[in-house]
Amino acid sequence: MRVEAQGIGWHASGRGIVEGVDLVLEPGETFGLIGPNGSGKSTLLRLIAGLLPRAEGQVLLDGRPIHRMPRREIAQRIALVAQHADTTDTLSVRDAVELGRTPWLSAFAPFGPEDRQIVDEALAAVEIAHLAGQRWHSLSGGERQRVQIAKALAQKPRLLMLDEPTNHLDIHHQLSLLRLVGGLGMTVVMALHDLNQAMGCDRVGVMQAGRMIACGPPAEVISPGLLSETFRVGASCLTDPRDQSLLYRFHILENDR
Ligand SMILES: Nc1ncnc2c1ncn2[C@@H]1O[C@H](COP(=O)(O)OP(=O)(O)OP(=O)(O)O)[C@@H](O)[C@H]1O
Repeated sequence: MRVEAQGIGWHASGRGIVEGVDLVLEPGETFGLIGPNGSGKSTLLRLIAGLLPRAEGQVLLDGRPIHRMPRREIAQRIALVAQHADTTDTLSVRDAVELGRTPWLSAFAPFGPEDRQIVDEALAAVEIAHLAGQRWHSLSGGERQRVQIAKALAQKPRLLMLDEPTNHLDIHHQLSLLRLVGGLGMTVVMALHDLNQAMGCDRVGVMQAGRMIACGPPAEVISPGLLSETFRVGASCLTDPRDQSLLYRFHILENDR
Protein backbone atom coordinates (compact mmCIF):
# COMPACT_ATOMS: atom_id res chain seq x y z
CA MET A 1 0.00 0.00 0.00
CA ARG A 2 1.26 3.48 -0.88
CA VAL A 3 0.95 5.93 1.98
CA GLU A 4 1.28 9.63 1.32
CA ALA A 5 1.35 12.25 4.05
CA GLN A 6 0.89 15.79 2.75
CA GLY A 7 1.84 18.64 5.07
CA ILE A 8 0.66 16.84 8.19
CA GLY A 9 0.89 18.46 11.58
CA TRP A 10 -0.64 18.66 15.01
CA HIS A 11 -0.79 21.41 17.66
CA ALA A 12 -1.34 20.98 21.39
CA SER A 13 -0.98 23.35 24.33
CA GLY A 14 -0.42 26.22 21.91
CA ARG A 15 2.61 24.74 20.19
CA GLY A 16 3.38 22.68 17.11
CA ILE A 17 4.10 19.10 18.18
CA VAL A 18 4.52 17.98 14.54
CA GLU A 19 4.65 20.49 11.70
CA GLY A 20 4.55 20.31 7.92
CA VAL A 21 5.66 16.70 7.38
CA ASP A 22 5.53 15.43 3.78
CA LEU A 23 6.30 11.75 3.42
CA VAL A 24 5.65 8.98 0.91
CA LEU A 25 5.96 5.37 2.05
CA GLU A 26 6.39 2.98 -0.85
CA PRO A 27 4.81 -0.49 -0.77
CA GLY A 28 6.97 -3.01 1.05
CA GLU A 29 9.57 -0.62 2.42
CA THR A 30 10.84 -0.57 6.00
CA PHE A 31 11.03 3.02 7.22
CA GLY A 32 12.79 3.97 10.46
CA LEU A 33 11.79 7.09 12.37
CA ILE A 34 14.56 8.44 14.56
CA GLY A 35 15.00 11.55 16.68
CA PRO A 36 15.62 12.66 20.27
CA ASN A 37 13.03 12.29 23.05
CA GLY A 38 10.04 14.53 22.49
CA SER A 39 10.89 15.24 18.83
CA GLY A 40 7.45 14.05 17.64
CA LYS A 41 7.99 10.44 16.48
CA SER A 42 5.01 8.90 18.34
CA THR A 43 2.78 11.82 17.38
CA LEU A 44 3.77 11.44 13.73
CA LEU A 45 2.92 7.71 13.84
CA ARG A 46 -0.51 8.53 15.30
CA LEU A 47 -1.06 11.23 12.68
CA ILE A 48 -0.26 8.84 9.83
CA ALA A 49 -2.65 6.28 11.38
CA GLY A 50 -5.40 8.94 11.38
CA LEU A 51 -5.79 8.75 15.16
CA LEU A 52 -5.49 12.42 16.12
CA PRO A 53 -8.32 14.95 16.06
CA ARG A 54 -7.76 18.39 14.53
CA ALA A 55 -4.87 17.14 12.40
CA GLU A 56 -3.44 19.43 9.73
CA GLY A 57 -2.73 18.27 6.17
CA GLN A 58 -3.91 14.91 4.91
CA VAL A 59 -2.89 11.25 4.65
CA LEU A 60 -3.73 9.25 1.54
CA LEU A 61 -3.87 5.43 1.53
CA ASP A 62 -3.52 4.29 -2.08
CA GLY A 63 -4.76 7.75 -3.06
CA ARG A 64 -7.81 7.78 -0.71
CA PRO A 65 -7.95 10.39 2.07
CA ILE A 66 -7.84 8.56 5.40
CA HIS A 67 -10.17 11.04 7.12
CA ARG A 68 -12.99 9.98 4.78
CA MET A 69 -12.50 6.25 5.41
CA PRO A 70 -14.59 4.34 7.99
CA ARG A 71 -12.60 3.30 11.10
CA ARG A 72 -13.09 -0.37 10.24
CA GLU A 73 -11.54 0.07 6.79
CA ILE A 74 -8.58 1.91 8.28
CA ALA A 75 -8.11 -0.92 10.80
CA GLN A 76 -8.06 -3.43 7.93
CA ARG A 77 -5.14 -1.51 6.46
CA ILE A 78 -3.14 -0.09 9.38
CA ALA A 79 -1.96 -1.63 12.66
CA LEU A 80 -0.21 0.54 15.23
CA VAL A 81 1.65 -0.93 18.19
CA ALA A 82 1.96 1.92 20.68
CA GLN A 83 4.80 2.30 23.18
CA HIS A 84 2.90 1.42 26.34
CA ALA A 85 0.01 -0.63 25.06
CA ASP A 86 -1.89 -2.11 27.98
CA THR A 87 -5.25 -3.62 28.77
CA THR A 88 -7.36 -3.62 31.91
CA ASP A 89 -9.25 -6.72 30.77
CA THR A 90 -8.44 -10.16 32.14
CA LEU A 91 -7.28 -11.66 28.90
CA SER A 92 -5.20 -14.66 27.96
CA VAL A 93 -2.43 -14.16 25.42
CA ARG A 94 -4.51 -15.93 22.76
CA ASP A 95 -7.56 -13.71 23.54
CA ALA A 96 -5.38 -10.61 23.17
CA VAL A 97 -3.99 -11.73 19.80
CA GLU A 98 -7.46 -12.76 18.59
CA LEU A 99 -8.56 -9.13 19.09
CA GLY A 100 -6.36 -8.36 16.08
CA ARG A 101 -8.96 -10.12 13.89
CA THR A 102 -11.76 -7.72 14.98
CA PRO A 103 -11.69 -5.46 11.87
CA TRP A 104 -12.29 -8.52 9.68
CA LEU A 105 -15.22 -10.01 11.64
CA SER A 106 -18.92 -9.32 11.28
CA ALA A 107 -22.27 -11.05 11.83
CA PHE A 108 -21.76 -12.59 8.37
CA ALA A 109 -18.09 -13.44 8.93
CA PRO A 110 -17.69 -14.69 12.55
CA PHE A 111 -14.37 -15.89 13.94
CA GLY A 112 -13.59 -19.13 12.10
CA PRO A 113 -10.84 -21.65 11.27
CA GLU A 114 -9.01 -19.24 8.97
CA ASP A 115 -8.88 -16.62 11.75
CA ARG A 116 -7.66 -19.30 14.16
CA GLN A 117 -4.84 -20.20 11.77
CA ILE A 118 -3.84 -16.55 11.33
CA VAL A 119 -3.69 -16.17 15.13
CA ASP A 120 -1.59 -19.36 15.43
CA GLU A 121 0.82 -18.02 12.81
CA ALA A 122 1.08 -14.65 14.57
CA LEU A 123 1.80 -16.33 17.93
CA ALA A 124 4.49 -18.48 16.30
CA ALA A 125 6.04 -15.55 14.40
CA VAL A 126 7.01 -13.77 17.62
CA GLU A 127 7.78 -16.99 19.50
CA ILE A 128 4.97 -16.82 22.08
CA ALA A 129 2.91 -19.90 21.10
CA HIS A 130 3.93 -21.48 24.43
CA LEU A 131 2.36 -18.54 26.30
CA ALA A 132 -1.03 -18.75 24.52
CA GLY A 133 -2.95 -19.80 27.66
CA GLN A 134 -1.16 -17.44 30.06
CA ARG A 135 -2.85 -14.32 31.47
CA TRP A 136 -1.74 -10.95 30.07
CA HIS A 137 -1.14 -9.52 33.54
CA SER A 138 1.33 -12.26 34.43
CA LEU A 139 3.60 -11.53 31.44
CA SER A 140 6.99 -9.81 31.53
CA GLY A 141 7.48 -6.50 29.70
CA GLY A 142 9.16 -8.14 26.71
CA GLU A 143 6.49 -10.85 26.51
CA ARG A 144 3.75 -8.18 26.51
CA GLN A 145 5.57 -6.36 23.75
CA ARG A 146 5.61 -9.52 21.63
CA VAL A 147 1.89 -10.15 22.31
CA GLN A 148 1.09 -6.64 21.02
CA ILE A 149 3.14 -7.29 17.91
CA ALA A 150 1.42 -10.66 17.37
CA LYS A 151 -1.96 -8.90 17.68
CA ALA A 152 -0.88 -6.40 15.03
CA LEU A 153 0.31 -9.24 12.75
CA ALA A 154 -3.04 -11.04 13.23
CA GLN A 155 -4.73 -7.86 12.01
CA LYS A 156 -3.09 -8.56 8.60
CA PRO A 157 -2.52 -4.86 7.92
CA ARG A 158 -0.85 -3.45 4.84
CA LEU A 159 0.94 -0.81 6.91
CA LEU A 160 2.48 -1.94 10.19
CA MET A 161 3.49 0.88 12.55
CA LEU A 162 5.64 0.09 15.56
CA ASP A 163 6.60 2.59 18.26
CA GLU A 164 9.94 1.52 19.70
CA PRO A 165 9.21 -2.17 19.13
CA THR A 166 12.49 -3.44 20.54
CA ASN A 167 12.68 -1.42 23.76
CA HIS A 168 11.69 -4.26 26.13
CA LEU A 169 13.22 -7.11 24.16
CA ASP A 170 16.36 -9.11 24.86
CA ILE A 171 18.94 -9.10 22.08
CA HIS A 172 17.75 -12.37 20.50
CA HIS A 173 14.18 -11.13 20.31
CA GLN A 174 15.30 -7.70 19.06
CA LEU A 175 17.15 -9.26 16.15
CA SER A 176 14.45 -11.80 15.34
CA LEU A 177 11.77 -9.07 15.40
CA LEU A 178 13.77 -6.91 13.01
CA ARG A 179 14.33 -9.89 10.71
CA LEU A 180 10.62 -10.72 10.93
CA VAL A 181 9.38 -7.23 10.04
CA GLY A 182 11.97 -6.94 7.23
CA GLY A 183 10.64 -10.18 5.70
CA LEU A 184 6.90 -9.46 5.99
CA GLY A 185 6.68 -7.82 2.57
CA MET A 186 4.37 -5.15 3.98
CA THR A 187 5.09 -1.47 4.50
CA VAL A 188 6.58 -1.01 7.96
CA VAL A 189 7.25 2.25 9.82
CA MET A 190 8.94 2.07 13.19
CA ALA A 191 10.19 4.62 15.67
CA LEU A 192 13.60 3.48 16.85
CA HIS A 193 16.05 4.73 19.45
CA ASP A 194 18.77 2.26 18.50
CA LEU A 195 20.47 4.04 15.62
CA ASN A 196 22.33 0.90 14.58
CA GLN A 197 18.97 -0.82 14.17
CA ALA A 198 17.86 2.15 12.07
CA MET A 199 20.89 1.53 9.82
CA GLY A 200 19.15 -1.70 8.75
CA CYS A 201 16.01 0.09 7.43
CA ASP A 202 15.46 0.84 3.73
CA ARG A 203 15.05 4.53 4.58
CA VAL A 204 15.05 6.67 7.69
CA GLY A 205 13.39 9.95 8.60
CA VAL A 206 14.96 12.18 11.26
CA MET A 207 12.63 14.14 13.55
CA GLN A 208 13.80 17.23 15.40
CA ALA A 209 11.48 19.61 17.26
CA GLY A 210 8.42 18.34 15.38
CA ARG A 211 9.90 18.60 11.89
CA MET A 212 11.36 15.94 9.62
CA ILE A 213 14.77 17.44 8.96
CA ALA A 214 16.22 14.63 6.81
CA CYS A 215 14.95 11.56 4.98
CA GLY A 216 16.65 8.93 2.81
CA PRO A 217 18.80 5.78 2.87
CA PRO A 218 20.38 5.43 6.35
CA ALA A 219 23.97 5.40 5.14
CA GLU A 220 23.35 8.77 3.43
CA VAL A 221 21.30 10.37 6.21
CA ILE A 222 22.97 9.15 9.42
CA SER A 223 26.36 10.81 9.65
CA PRO A 224 28.62 12.03 12.48
CA GLY A 225 27.56 15.61 11.65
CA LEU A 226 23.83 14.82 11.93
CA LEU A 227 24.36 12.82 15.12
CA SER A 228 26.26 15.70 16.69
CA GLU A 229 23.68 18.34 15.69
CA THR A 230 20.49 16.37 16.33
CA PHE A 231 21.37 13.95 19.12
CA ARG A 232 24.25 15.91 20.72
CA VAL A 233 26.64 12.94 20.61
CA GLY A 234 29.93 12.22 18.93
CA ALA A 235 30.01 9.09 16.78
CA SER A 236 32.64 6.89 15.17
CA CYS A 237 31.55 4.95 12.10
CA LEU A 238 32.91 1.38 12.05
CA THR A 239 32.65 -1.46 9.54
CA ASP A 240 31.45 -4.88 10.69
CA PRO A 241 34.07 -7.35 9.38
CA ARG A 242 31.35 -10.02 9.15
CA ASP A 243 29.31 -8.38 6.37
CA GLN A 244 30.94 -4.94 5.83
CA SER A 245 27.81 -3.18 7.18
CA LEU A 246 28.28 0.23 8.82
CA LEU A 247 27.67 0.75 12.51
CA TYR A 248 28.18 3.54 14.99
CA ARG A 249 29.79 3.79 18.38
CA PHE A 250 28.76 6.84 20.40
CA HIS A 251 30.41 9.15 22.92
CA ILE A 252 29.52 12.31 24.82
CA LEU A 253 30.76 15.46 23.09
CA GLU A 254 33.66 17.03 24.96
CA ASN A 255 31.96 20.46 25.13
CA ASP A 256 28.59 19.03 26.32
CA ARG A 257 28.41 19.60 30.06
N1 LIG B 1 -1.55 15.67 24.11
C1 LIG B 1 -0.46 16.41 24.26
N2 LIG B 1 -0.51 17.63 24.82
C2 LIG B 1 0.59 18.39 24.97
N3 LIG B 1 1.81 18.02 24.57
C3 LIG B 1 1.93 16.80 24.00
C4 LIG B 1 0.82 15.94 23.80
N4 LIG B 1 1.25 14.81 23.21
C5 LIG B 1 2.58 14.95 23.05
N5 LIG B 1 3.00 16.15 23.53
C6 LIG B 1 4.38 16.66 23.53
O1 LIG B 1 4.82 16.59 22.20
C7 LIG B 1 6.21 16.27 22.13
C8 LIG B 1 6.42 15.09 21.21
O2 LIG B 1 5.94 13.91 21.82
P1 LIG B 1 6.13 12.50 21.15
O3 LIG B 1 5.61 11.49 22.12
O4 LIG B 1 5.56 12.53 19.79
O5 LIG B 1 7.72 12.42 21.04
P2 LIG B 1 8.69 11.20 20.72
O6 LIG B 1 9.67 11.68 19.70
O7 LIG B 1 7.90 9.99 20.38
O8 LIG B 1 9.42 11.03 22.12
P3 LIG B 1 10.12 9.76 22.86
O9 LIG B 1 11.37 9.44 22.09
O10 LIG B 1 10.45 10.30 24.21
O11 LIG B 1 9.13 8.63 22.88
C9 LIG B 1 6.65 16.04 23.58
O12 LIG B 1 7.31 17.19 24.05
C10 LIG B 1 5.34 15.81 24.33
O13 LIG B 1 5.44 16.26 25.66
